[in-house]
Amino acid sequence: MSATAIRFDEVTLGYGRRPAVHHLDGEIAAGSLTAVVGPNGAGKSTLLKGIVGTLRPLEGRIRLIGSSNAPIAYLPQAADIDRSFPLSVYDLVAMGLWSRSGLLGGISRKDRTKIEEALAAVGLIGFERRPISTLSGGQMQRALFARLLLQDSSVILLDEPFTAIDARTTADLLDLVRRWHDESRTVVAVLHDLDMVRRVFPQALLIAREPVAWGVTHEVLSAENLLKARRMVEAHDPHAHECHRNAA
Ligand SMILES: Nc1ncnc2c1ncn2[C@@H]1O[C@H](COP(=O)(O)OP(=O)(O)OP(=O)(O)O)[C@@H](O)[C@H]1O
Repeated sequence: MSATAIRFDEVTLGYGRRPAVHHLDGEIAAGSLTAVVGPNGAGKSTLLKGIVGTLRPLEGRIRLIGSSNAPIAYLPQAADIDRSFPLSVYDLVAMGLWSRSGLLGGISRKDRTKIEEALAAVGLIGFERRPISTLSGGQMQRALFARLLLQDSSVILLDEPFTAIDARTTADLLDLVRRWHDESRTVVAVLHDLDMVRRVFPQALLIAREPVAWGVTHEVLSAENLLKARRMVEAHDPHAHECHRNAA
């Protein structure tokens, strides 16, 4: 049996008093590669925010087990990233190191080598001085993946990392996801491309404001489960403050 990286104990996550995800009870194994899938509004991004700690559970507990080497590496949805901030590609990528060692002390020669290696790994050599505001969507995603590489975290969360990204860039960045998996890191990615999930991600969590199915991908993504998830989200009352299961 594999060790646990993230444990959910009857977790409810939400905004104000409104639950967005509830009845989440289970675990993500250390070193696993898990896709989180579900219709729009199912609570996928909310779940990642709960794991990373920017959203505290309304109920229950999320425990990170054994991830001692560095804080969680988290890639938010592209829409949540402010690209108008006056920052060069180099500085954006270098921030991946700061999350481990802080700003104090500056960047050492060893750090510079690591930054160059990360830029090379994502194909951004020559872009170092470019302001991030001038990058295309795919180039920006490459820079953000380089930052994740430098974070060197045992847990990596990706929120829709390939949305609006072309096939070539997606293939390059998927190689990095596979590399993290080969290095036994725990990777959790929110995805909409179910073909990609079936091809690359051995584990899947299908949610529709609560887990619908969780486990081996080809079993989770059955036509029956996908239909159930869609109906559950469609039937949801967005103004509900109560959990129907608890209220019954
Ligand atoms: N900051 C917020 N304040 C209030 N409600 C929010 C907030 N963020 C998300 N929600 C609501 O929580 C629910 C789940 O949203 P979430 O973004 O987690 O869904 P999702 O599955 O990631 O959707 P999508 O596939 O569209 O990105 C939605 O009803 C959404 O409107």
